Amino acid sequence: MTHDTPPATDADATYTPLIPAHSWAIIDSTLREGEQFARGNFKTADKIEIARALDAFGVEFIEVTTPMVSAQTQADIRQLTELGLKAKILTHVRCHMEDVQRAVDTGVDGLDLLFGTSSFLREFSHGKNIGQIIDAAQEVIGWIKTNRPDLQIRFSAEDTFRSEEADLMAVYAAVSKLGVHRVGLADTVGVATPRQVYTLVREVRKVIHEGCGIEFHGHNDTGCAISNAYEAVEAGATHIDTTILGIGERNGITPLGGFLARMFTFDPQGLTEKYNLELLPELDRMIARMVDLPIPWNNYLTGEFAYNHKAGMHLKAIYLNPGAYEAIPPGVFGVGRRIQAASKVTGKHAIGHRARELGLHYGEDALRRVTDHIKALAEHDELDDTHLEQVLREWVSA
Ligand SMILES: CC(=O)SCCNC(=O)CCNC(=O)[C@H](O)C(C)(C)COP(=O)(O)OP(=O)(O)OC[C@H]1O[C@@H](n2cnc3c(N)ncnc32)[C@H](O)[C@@H]1OP(=O)(O)O
Ligand SMILES: O=C(O)CCC(=O)C(=O)O
Ligand SMILES: [Mg+2]
Repeated sequence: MTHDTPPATDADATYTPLIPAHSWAIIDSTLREGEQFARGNFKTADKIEIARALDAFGVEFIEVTTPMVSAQTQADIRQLTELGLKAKILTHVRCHMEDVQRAVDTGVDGLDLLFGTSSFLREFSHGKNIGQIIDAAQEVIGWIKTNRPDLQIRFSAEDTFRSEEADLMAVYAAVSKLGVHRVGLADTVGVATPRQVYTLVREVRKVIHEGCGIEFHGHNDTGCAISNAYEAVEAGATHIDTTILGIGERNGITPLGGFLARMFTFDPQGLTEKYNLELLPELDRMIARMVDLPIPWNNYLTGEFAYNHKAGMHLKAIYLNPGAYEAIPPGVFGVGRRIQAASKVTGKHAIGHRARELGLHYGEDALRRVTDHIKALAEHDELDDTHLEQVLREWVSA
């Protein structure tokens, strides 16, 4: 496989991924955490468009806001569950009988329950101690198991990484015994380090039943949302929460594109089989349009300059093999690369290459001189491709 060729889709007996893509699944929360973003105010039609786009992309789960928000939200969830999507739809609800009873009537495939376990949230959010949290979990999970055994149940300890480990283990062991399908670890304020995430996922694995999944939800306040999600998977987490462009409370959570860029490097073939990766730019553009913000210039994979190559030393190698300066072939994710040949940091290989593309051929001395001329021009002003072409043609005819 050359760098620009998408990974083969048929099974290759010699292919051994470092972290198999089938060992984890995406729970995309653009329709839940994303609604908590400053500009996330999705209307019914937006929600349908987002859900369909995520489904076409191939995410395994779509998490939606609690129906407790409003009658409109409740009706919207019902509409989403009637779209006949392949992705399973989960709703994010408090560990509260009223919320759960309202949620089970919306047609969702599962409930993502949560309860804050840190002293911050126990004191300032809900006022319950760990014993009371476990009692509430027993009541709610017991009710779901009896009345709606078809539903998936996840129980998350909100603000996991500022909670006491003994409290966490007591809560996770209790909800595991109650038969939840997944437990959740949430880095609610984005304070966890990758090593902490790895260690805690390993510890949690020891107190839950064998078939119990582990979900990770990571905020990006300290810039670790992607690396923390990656460490969670490395430690055995089975589900990762993402949102398109990372939108969420404050500066958001693990972005779908950035997380997939990270995981692509460990199993390109598995990722290509699981998701329609070339649809990522459409997803990013859709959310940028809906929240009325540009895609950040340095966004993973789809940012305007994510595949811009400029320095002479880079360009020489890029022409020979783009893999020299690209971790991931852009075409796999439906984006193109941009060669910026005319700048002060360019070199003779880049200029010679561009000239040959135009059918112009210089000897060694002429190439050195025209390259230096272009570098000097670029010291003063930006040179676009048209200007570069003009200079190269004039140089030949001069
Ligand atoms: C980290 C996260 O992102 S958590 C998810 C956040 N999501 C949301 O908040 C969803 C949108 N929220 C809403 O629409 C509203 O907050 C509602 C409908 C859920 C509740 O609204 P209100 O009844 O007006 O309460 P309000 O939002 O002011 O306060 C939160 C209430 O939830 C309770 N609560 C907080 N966490 C939990 C929990 N995990 N389980 C049960 N109850 C909880 C609090 O004790 C408080 O109830 P109280 O007034 O009886 O003390
Ligand atoms: O339910 C969860 O696991 C995550 C909730 C949440 O958004 C958070 O803790 O930041
Ligand atoms: Mg969150």
